[in-house]
Amino acid sequence: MAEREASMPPKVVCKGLEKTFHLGGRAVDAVGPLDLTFEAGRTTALVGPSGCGKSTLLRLVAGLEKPSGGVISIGDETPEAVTKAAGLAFAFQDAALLPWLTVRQNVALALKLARRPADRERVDHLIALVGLRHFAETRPAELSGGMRQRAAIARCLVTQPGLLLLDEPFGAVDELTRTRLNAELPTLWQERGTTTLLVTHSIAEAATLSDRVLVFSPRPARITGDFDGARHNPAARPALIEAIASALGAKSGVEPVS
Ligand SMILES: Nc1ncnc2c1ncn2[C@@H]1O[C@H](COP(=O)(O)OP(=O)(O)OP(=O)(O)O)[C@@H](O)[C@H]1O
Repeated sequence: MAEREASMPPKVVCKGLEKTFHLGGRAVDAVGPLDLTFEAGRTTALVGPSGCGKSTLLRLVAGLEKPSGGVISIGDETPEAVTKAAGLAFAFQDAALLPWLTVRQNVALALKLARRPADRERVDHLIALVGLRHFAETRPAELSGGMRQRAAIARCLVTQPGLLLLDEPFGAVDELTRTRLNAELPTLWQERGTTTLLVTHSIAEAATLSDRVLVFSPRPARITGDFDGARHNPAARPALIEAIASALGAKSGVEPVS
């Protein structure tokens, strides 16, 4: 099998994107219509009230759901084609690791599935980065939920995907580790300027990790705020956090601090 190069970060364009679910004769409008461009190599945080359609938007971009209307292009390709070519990686809220493999084998498997050469050094570097150096030979059942989530993040990053979709990736991670990951992971996932879409319930995390913050309305997700992120500008964070909170409104349920 041919080995694939690590993919270049793509631009993601959504045009007239809509998603409606049908539940026992009832229509649930989850997303849109949305016209939205995610520039190549930038990290965009998506925040909004619970159930507003953020995960559905990520699943549409990953080709895991079909739009009810509109189109998504990733570079010049469809989400399905990019997923098939291992051009994107998706970290879900619930880390799904293969239970019969160790942490190291789970992370290494991602390289194999993406038809990339084995790279023990990179696998071990990522395992260490997420704080699992001493658990590389451990199987998922013997890890805590947060540790499993960290292993899944390492698995996601190992292939250096052009497009990274992160759905509450730090949800089950303890506060100390989360702070460390927040400090270190952006450097890693942006070492090649990955296009990153990050769903988070933490306004502070959104402001700190991203180049852009999009605030969504209650379902169906529409954009109610579009701000420059403050990843490179710590001085701008307090004002940005206030602006995001104000765009969300008081009853959003989104955490004001991480
Ligand atoms: N497969 C599905 N079938 C039917 N309805 C669905 C499906 N997936 C999502 N929904 C509905 O679509 C809406 C948006 O859900 P989604 O998970 O995208 O929201 P979210 O903003 O990610 O929420 P949270 O922040 O709580 O994770 C919700 O009303 C949800 O019940």
